[in-house]
Amino acid sequence: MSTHAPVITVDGPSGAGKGTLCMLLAEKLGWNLLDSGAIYRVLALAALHHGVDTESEDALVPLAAHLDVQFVAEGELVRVILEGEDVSNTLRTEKVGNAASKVAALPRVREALLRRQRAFSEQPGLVADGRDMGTVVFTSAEVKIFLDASAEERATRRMNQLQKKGLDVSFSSLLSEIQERDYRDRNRAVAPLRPADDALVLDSTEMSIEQVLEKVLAYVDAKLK
Ligand SMILES: Nc1ncnc2c1ncn2[C@@H]1O[C@H](COP(=O)(O)OP(=O)(O)O)[C@@H](O)[C@H]1O
Ligand SMILES: Nc1ccn([C@@H]2O[C@H](COP(=O)(O)OP(=O)(O)O)[C@@H](O)[C@H]2O)c(=O)n1
Repeated sequence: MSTHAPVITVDGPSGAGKGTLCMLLAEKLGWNLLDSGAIYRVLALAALHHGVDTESEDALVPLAAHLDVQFVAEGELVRVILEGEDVSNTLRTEKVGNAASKVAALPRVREALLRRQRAFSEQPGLVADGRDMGTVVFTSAEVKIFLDASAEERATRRMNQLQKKGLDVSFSSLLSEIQERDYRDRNRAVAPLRPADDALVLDSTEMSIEQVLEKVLAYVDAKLK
């Protein structure tokens, strides 16, 4: 049997900076990285490709159980390959994010994806990014972080991120999409978005990426000692 690998969980709403923080942490520590949101996004995309209704739990469960997806590290990037096709760019659109939060509200879909997520926990350690990493998937994680920021700040960050990619987006539609997704994620019956009781809650609204990383690294150091 493999020995227990330490886990750091980072949960929080869309645009709080989880992905950025997790990538930097994984790089700094030399640990594995799980982007659990990408798994829900891939499932939503597979449903859209196969004409499967994103509200039909019965149709989504077998799709989730047999999802043919690979995460391929390419320098700093992770390419996502679904059924042999590189879907890395399509995956990040707000349309897919919204569909992901619909499939993610279905209890048996979440159940079907649990083992796949837990399999990422390998030596020397794992940094896990998502909504329920600390509350459901890795409840005994050594370090739990809940990263938050105001909805306006998160929409601004997302707008800048999309504009850098050359995409034209409006602030008001991004803000309402983020608020709609937050509401669904926080109010679903199963694995709702909330801080674990033993999580460090960090509001990054007024913090730079460097300040967040510094604070979290100091916390991780103290916890892992
Ligand atoms: N503390 C911060 N201050 C300003 N911008 C940030 C901060 N953290 C992340 N960002 C930027 O915000 C955008 C969204 O961050 P991301 O890590 O993708 O968020 P999440 O994974 O929580 O959705 C990215 O362009 C990222 O560079
Ligand atoms: N552990 C997770 C990760 C994502 N999700 C769902 O998947 C959607 C997309 O997640 P994401 O992390 O890729 O989204 P962003 O924070 O990057 O916008 C979320 O809105 C959640 O509904 C989830 O339910 N549980």
